[in-house]
Amino acid sequence: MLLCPVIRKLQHRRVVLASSSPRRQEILSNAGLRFEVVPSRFKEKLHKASFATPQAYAVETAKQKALEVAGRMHQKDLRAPDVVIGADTIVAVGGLILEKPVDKQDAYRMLSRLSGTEHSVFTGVAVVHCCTKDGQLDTRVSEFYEETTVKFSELSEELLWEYIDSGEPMDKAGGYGIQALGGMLVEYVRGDFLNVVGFPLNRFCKELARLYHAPRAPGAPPRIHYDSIPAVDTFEDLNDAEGGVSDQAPANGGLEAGGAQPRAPHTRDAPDLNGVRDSQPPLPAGLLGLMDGFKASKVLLTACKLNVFDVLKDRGPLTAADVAREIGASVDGTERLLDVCADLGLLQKADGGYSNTETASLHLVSDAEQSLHGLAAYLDGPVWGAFTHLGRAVREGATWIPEPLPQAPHKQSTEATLQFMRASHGLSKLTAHHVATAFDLSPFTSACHLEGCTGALAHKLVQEYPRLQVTVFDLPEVIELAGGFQAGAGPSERVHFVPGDPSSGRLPPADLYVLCSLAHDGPDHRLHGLLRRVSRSCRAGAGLLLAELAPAEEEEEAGGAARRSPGLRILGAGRPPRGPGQYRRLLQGLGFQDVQATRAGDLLHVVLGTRAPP
Ligand SMILES: Cc1cn([C@H]2C[C@H](O)[C@@H](COP(=O)(O)OP(=O)(O)OP(=O)(O)O)O2)c(=O)[nH]c1=O
Repeated sequence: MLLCPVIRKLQHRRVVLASSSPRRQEILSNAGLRFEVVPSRFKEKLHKASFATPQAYAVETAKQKALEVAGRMHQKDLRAPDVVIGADTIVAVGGLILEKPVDKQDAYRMLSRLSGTEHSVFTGVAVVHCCTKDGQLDTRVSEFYEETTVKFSELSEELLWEYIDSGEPMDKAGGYGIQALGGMLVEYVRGDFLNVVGFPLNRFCKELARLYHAPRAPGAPPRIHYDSIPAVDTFEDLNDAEGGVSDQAPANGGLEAGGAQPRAPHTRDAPDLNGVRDSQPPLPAGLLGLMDGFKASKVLLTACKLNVFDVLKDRGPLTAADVAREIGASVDGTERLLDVCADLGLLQKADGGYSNTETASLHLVSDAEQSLHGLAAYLDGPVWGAFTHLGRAVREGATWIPEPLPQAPHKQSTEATLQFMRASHGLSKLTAHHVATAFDLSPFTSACHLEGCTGALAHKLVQEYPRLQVTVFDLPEVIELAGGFQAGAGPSERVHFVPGDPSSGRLPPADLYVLCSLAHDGPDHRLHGLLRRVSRSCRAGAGLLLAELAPAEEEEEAGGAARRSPGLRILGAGRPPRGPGQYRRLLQGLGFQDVQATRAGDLLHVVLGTRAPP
């Protein structure tokens, strides 16, 4: 089921989540939705007895939360957001509605009521579409709820109080958090787990699909549909052409919201006049998106360069003026940059303050364990420069990125080599676990990572395989600088750094050769040269492990068209990614047998082959 395309339909709208719940924020941002957070001030005090069912109460509360935010934002800005999402989670047991406990005794009452029994968790959701007519707010509300059944074990007094004393129950409906310590109380769950945590993501996506893409009766005239979202028949059938150029017109000939398209959320499409609209070619939104996609990249790279994410690290929301002061930039310019970052889902904006999203904390803060800050600097530097002069490279037949950076050290300053190594280090740390565990490598006792750079993968390999010794083989200039990188949990006596030239000269002996240089995916002839050298130097029975960046699976299945990720399609050297069949043929042609290929971490192809006897 394709969830992402549905979420993407909200991409070019101003979406607000009317909730302070960190769980809801996390669920929706993990799903790729970009939104602002404006917690609702609606007091959850509706008269429960006046509702026919607990779920009706949850839905109405969700609706009131969302409407309060829409109204407040409209009043304040004289312009409401396009969509406001509200939600309310309750626990229902034996006709009782349990919300968040007011104190420990209340939590105790709730949890003892739930002990040993089955109960229902309902989350009501309201999606409020706003538009402004003559200065007045006009809203259309879609609402729904989801039910999940949860069964608790019998809870002893001791366990119950220990749990209450942990503090976890206090901000959660029913007094427990299934996603954390509360999970230990649960015997089974029937239904959507995320619904219990606060937001029924699957149902929400289905509702979005239904809202925006309700099927048209056969033969019926094209509908006047709400703003610019095209109709497709079912949720499952959604075929999102947004990120790329497709020769096929969208099923409805509709108008997709593209990156370069000005947002016009409050306009309704004009009705078809004598079928004229149907005969028009679709607007090339995917094409427009491709044309100006570089702007989003540059915003991200610039925010990294100005250390915006470092400034926001581990701090509460900061205003644009605070950030501007710390990065030494203008307040206006900083505010614009922060707003676009929020739009891109890199920052969260609430009540005029900005904070890092989880993705930014994990990958854009420079000293994060899985930081890609170095990669951003490398892309913003030499790679950006090379792509600026792409026309020249094409005319001259040169590779699209200056021929692998450290492989031409005589042309590189130490700083340039370090810049490349930082990029490579970040990518290696991010992917090392997936590469190391894609196949069982325990039969090997010695490995040599060619172009092993800072040793990040080597450290992961020795961590995974206690018998393995790994040689990191790279240019002397690289090996000399590798000591400055923190490659693993600690120095390992089973990782050895050996200087040399992987593309000429003798390779160190090993049972397993590893080739995984993700930061510079060189041209084919370079890879083929390295593979030939491995094939010539290794003994029969030795292994070869190869890892490369790959497009997302669904794109590959669609014939390798890689519609949504041009960056991955035109890897470093400007060639389309290889599929598993191509790896097999390539390695078999070089004397390897038993070639297996697998995907790892959604981003890599990992291939393992064995050297056949000559
Ligand atoms: C049952 C359960 C609830 N919850 C949470 C989800 C909701 O955040 C909270 C229920 O209270 P809600 O009133 O639904 O949400 P909230 O007050 O946290 O946020 P807002 O006012 O902005 O809507 O309980 C869990 O995190 N885990 C669980 O297992």
